[in-house]
Amino acid sequence: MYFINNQGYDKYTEEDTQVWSILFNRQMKMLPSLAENEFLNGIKTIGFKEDIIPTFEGIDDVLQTVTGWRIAPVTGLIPNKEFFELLKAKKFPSSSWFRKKSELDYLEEPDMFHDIFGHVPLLTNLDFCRYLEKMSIIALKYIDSEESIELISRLYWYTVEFGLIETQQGLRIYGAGILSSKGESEYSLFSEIPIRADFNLLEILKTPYIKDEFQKKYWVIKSYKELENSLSELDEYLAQNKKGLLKLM
Ligand SMILES: C[C@H](O)[C@H](O)[C@H]1CNc2nc(N)[nH]c(=O)c2N1
Ligand SMILES: N[C@@H](Cc1ccccc1)C(=O)O
Ligand SMILES: [Fe+2]
Repeated sequence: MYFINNQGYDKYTEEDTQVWSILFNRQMKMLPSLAENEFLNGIKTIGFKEDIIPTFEGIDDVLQTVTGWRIAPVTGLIPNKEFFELLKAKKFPSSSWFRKKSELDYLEEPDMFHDIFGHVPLLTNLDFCRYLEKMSIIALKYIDSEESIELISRLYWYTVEFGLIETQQGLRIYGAGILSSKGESEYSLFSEIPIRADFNLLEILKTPYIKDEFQKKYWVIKSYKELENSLSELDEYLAQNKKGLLKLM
């Protein structure tokens, strides 16, 4: 009941197109100096137009050739099991509806602007795609353990959604949940409020995520390879915890 068979392109209203255009232009003004280069390259590779809502087919055509990934149209947030099964099949779930003009700066749940503008560009990067695939393979191994899936979804949350990365040019954003939000893009790099810590897998596993406001803590990686390399430690940790009681809950 989460999957829809297509984007339903003819449902879009004038307001939807305006929301896409306003958000796209506003983010494209600020992100060249805030977002990590692979994200910016991905934006170019996909070839988004500022005044036209992208089609999932058009995005699939590009992704298929670059990394073999494609979009799975869904109605909204889906359960973890279905979510990780999609990732394992190189499919990224995306909603096809847009937030209202009254919610432009921040939305508590993922709309199409978040899923498509925030997530899709990095699906043109092979290291990042391998991380998603390998994480989902581990997730499916432990899919019957609520606790394990909760821990893996924290890793997903603090990297894919809200991750920062140290680059030659300085601290940059790669997390989709930040990139699709003007408010959080500025806050994540410039505010004194949040803690910014070096990526630490066990610390992340111990940190429940905040779903409905700006993050209090961001973890900083040095490369997407670092994410992929952390998965063996994740697998070991979950294997050990499968035996004993989880100390993290
Ligand atoms: C990985 C973690 O479970 C996370 O909350 C999942 C759950 N379901 C989802 N469902 C959709 N459509 N999009 C997402 O990003 C997620 N994230
Ligand atoms: N807060 C993001 C949307 C989002 C919600 C929940 C999880 C991840 C992302 C935005 O405003 O674009
Ligand atoms: Fe997301």
